[in-house]
Amino acid sequence: MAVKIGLLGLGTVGTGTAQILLDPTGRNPLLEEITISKVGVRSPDKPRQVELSEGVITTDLESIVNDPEIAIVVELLGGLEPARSLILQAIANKKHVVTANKAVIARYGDEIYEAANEAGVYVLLEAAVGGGIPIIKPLKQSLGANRIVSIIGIINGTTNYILTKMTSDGADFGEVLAEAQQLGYAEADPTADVDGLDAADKIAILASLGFAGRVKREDIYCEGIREISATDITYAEQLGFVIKLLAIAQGTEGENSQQLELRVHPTLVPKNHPLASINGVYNAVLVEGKPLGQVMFFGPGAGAGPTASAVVSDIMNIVAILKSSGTNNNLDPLLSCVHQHFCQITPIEAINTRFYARFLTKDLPGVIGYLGTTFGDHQVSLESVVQIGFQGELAEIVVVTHYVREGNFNTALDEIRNLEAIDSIPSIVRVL
Ligand SMILES: NC(=O)C1=CN([C@@H]2O[C@H](COP(=O)(O)OP(=O)(O)OC[C@H]3O[C@@H](n4cnc5c(N)ncnc54)[C@H](OP(=O)(O)O)[C@@H]3O)[C@@H](O)[C@H]2O)C=CC1
Ligand SMILES: N[C@@H](CC=O)C(=O)O
Ligand code: NA
Repeated sequence: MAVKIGLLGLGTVGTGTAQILLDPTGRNPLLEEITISKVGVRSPDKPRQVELSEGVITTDLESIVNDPEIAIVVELLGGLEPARSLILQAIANKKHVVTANKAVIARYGDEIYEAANEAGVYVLLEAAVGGGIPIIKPLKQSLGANRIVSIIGIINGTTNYILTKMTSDGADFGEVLAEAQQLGYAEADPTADVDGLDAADKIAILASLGFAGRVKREDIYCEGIREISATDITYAEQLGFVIKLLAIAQGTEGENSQQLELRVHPTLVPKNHPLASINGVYNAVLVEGKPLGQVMFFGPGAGAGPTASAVVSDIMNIVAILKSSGTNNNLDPLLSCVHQHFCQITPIEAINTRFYARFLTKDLPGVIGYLGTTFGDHQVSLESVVQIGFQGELAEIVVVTHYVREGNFNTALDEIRNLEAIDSIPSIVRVL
């Protein structure tokens, strides 16, 4: 007998998902055993790119999560509400859930998974991170034997698309953002992409899987790409780097193993680093584990088809379980999600990183010396100092530091800002 599913949402990802489910030829035969029973939308009269039988589309989303015939609810609405409440209602009705909604899971994952485990249902979310790249299931299953050391990712397609176009074509930020929206990569409110919030939601999910603990979303340090200028992209390139929005989860060894660095920010990535060549809407996640070493997951991180590929793979996982184990309510521990503790997040001032900083200074003798002395007074050692050129009357000086404690670097900068010779510090970017 066919397994009936209900879709919440028929936008970019919902449409891609319906297209796969309605065209199973040449794909896994399990797809032929899935029927789209109902589809919930906001505007029923909007033209759609899929043909669904009369009566399938509804604006009554509650009727989907309460329908006794529907076994799997696929949440592709986006946003926090009504998505969260509908997911919880579906779980209360003992329906399995597939979602692409990282915003909801990063904030309410705890509540949702507790309810799901109690109800004996799965909540799968492969599409929520890295779009079409399989990363959630590998972290839960294939890499489970490892102690994870770090997870470093380019996990927002929109910002990677923007930074790539700004780097390769000297394109204007606003223009490229509009293109990313048109292509279906951006969130309904693209602020979530541009300000790094979407990447922070995603790294919260990856960290909680990789480091087996709950993560409080508000503890994640987050900086977006609005301040990245063409000037910095050019200087970075001259110094041997590209600028990428990285999401970083870094563990601590030994007794403090629950202590994590968790942050999202634009980063100068050395050109020979594996993440430096990830361009356009592509995402990549570099996972380091022990004893595995490094493994990198790469692929299209957003867009209808790739994201729907991940959604449908989750639906198929559940359908396969339903077909093979019938009504047995024991959850597969490698596919469900249970956490015992909260990860402790290191405050950003306490992390060690390298920095790139650009200064505009008055063209006075000894300025570079002042910079060096002030940094030195705060244990900030410099890897390179370059006077790059002039902007009008002002000299432009760029420094790259060795690894420093972020708090020390900021204290040094506070002092430098007060030096008479310093006009301004237009950019400060961390370096990988
Ligand atoms: N786009 C992408 O590349 C990716 C998206 N995701 C995630 O997938 C989810 C869906 O994204 P996407 O498809 O881009 O979003 P869209 O904005 O394209 O689609 C949202 C869909 O949900 C419906 N909807 C939204 N709110 C309501 C509501 N309150 N009541 C009824 N219907 C509602 C809309 O109805 P209507 O059509 O009538 O307007 C629309 O069909 C999000 O969580 C997003 O973060 C994850 C990975 C990649
Ligand atoms: N807006 C997101 C979509 C996928 O998660 C992105 O740009 O990566
Ligand atoms: Na994925």
